[in-house]
Amino acid sequence: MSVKFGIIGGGVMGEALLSRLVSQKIYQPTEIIVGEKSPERRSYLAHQYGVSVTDDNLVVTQASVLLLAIKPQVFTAVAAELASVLAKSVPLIISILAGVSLSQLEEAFPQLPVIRAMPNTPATVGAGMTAISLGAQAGDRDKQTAQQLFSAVGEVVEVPETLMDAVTGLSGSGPAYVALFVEALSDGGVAAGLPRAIATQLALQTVRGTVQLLQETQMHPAELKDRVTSPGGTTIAGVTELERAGFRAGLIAAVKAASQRSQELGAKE
Ligand SMILES: NC(=O)C1=CN([C@@H]2O[C@H](COP(=O)(O)OP(=O)(O)OC[C@H]3O[C@@H](n4cnc5c(N)ncnc54)[C@H](O)[C@@H]3O)[C@@H](O)[C@H]2O)C=CC1
Ligand SMILES: O=C(O)[C@@H]1CCC=N1
Repeated sequence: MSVKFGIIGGGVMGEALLSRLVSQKIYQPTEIIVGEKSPERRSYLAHQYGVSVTDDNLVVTQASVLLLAIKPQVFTAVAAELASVLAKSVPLIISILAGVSLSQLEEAFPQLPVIRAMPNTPATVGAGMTAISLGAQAGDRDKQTAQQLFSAVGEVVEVPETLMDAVTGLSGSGPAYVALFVEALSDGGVAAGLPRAIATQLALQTVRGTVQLLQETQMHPAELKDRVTSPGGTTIAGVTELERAGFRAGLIAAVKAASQRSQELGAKE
């Protein structure tokens, strides 16, 4: 069977996408090859998903879609390694590297269709959020390929490339903020006397239920907050503490800092 999907960098995000694409049968394991430097990761991925693995990234270029999932810090080295081989073929290159711009990708892979994408880890369970931006050589078929691929792991939105660093700061990094939030909610429950397992169950279902409510009713978050805060009640006491701690300002600053860091990572390359 021909190799259809190649991944360079089989780390956290490479695996998140790979696992879902295999479980959803978007690709058969035999249609996937992963270029990965770590022998432990190679053997884990081959064993866990039945995909082909190699330490030679050039072998991965036989795929018709090539996903770059290495760290931005090694982009220049990997691009230089691939450039001579890729110049002879016309695969679609999809980069999920934070900060690395379309112009950097197009400079590294002249004449090839490239797409810059920013997925996130909930892709593992089909609840990902991916933004894509198309390079100049990417046509409708390439866009369809990227949309089909990322739709299999969650929602997809196309954005102008100028917004990609902001996307990275919000939805790319966002799962970490939400995980911190859930952990802290659970800690609060424990501080108030709940057993850990119950506290975590309550925290998770409260986040899930609130998101579902907001999505299904399209209610503004401020309206929901108003509905929960009974006059002189418990919620306003809690909200007051969050405001005192700078909760909202902290989250806004976090998204801006992550977005800024995405810009820096691109500028370094
Ligand atoms: N972790 C996340 O939630 C997200 C990450 N990204 C992007 O995905 C990329 C990968 O991030 P992670 O998976 O978190 O990092 P990671 O460190 O888990 O994975 C990178 C993998 O690349 C391998 N590697 C290093 N040099 C290599 C080379 N020359 N050839 C082949 N493989 C090589 C490493 O052994 C490692 O397994 C980054 O560019 C990041 O910006 C994008 C969206 C979300
Ligand atoms: O932390 C990072 O740099 C990557 C990009 C978005 C999420 N994780």
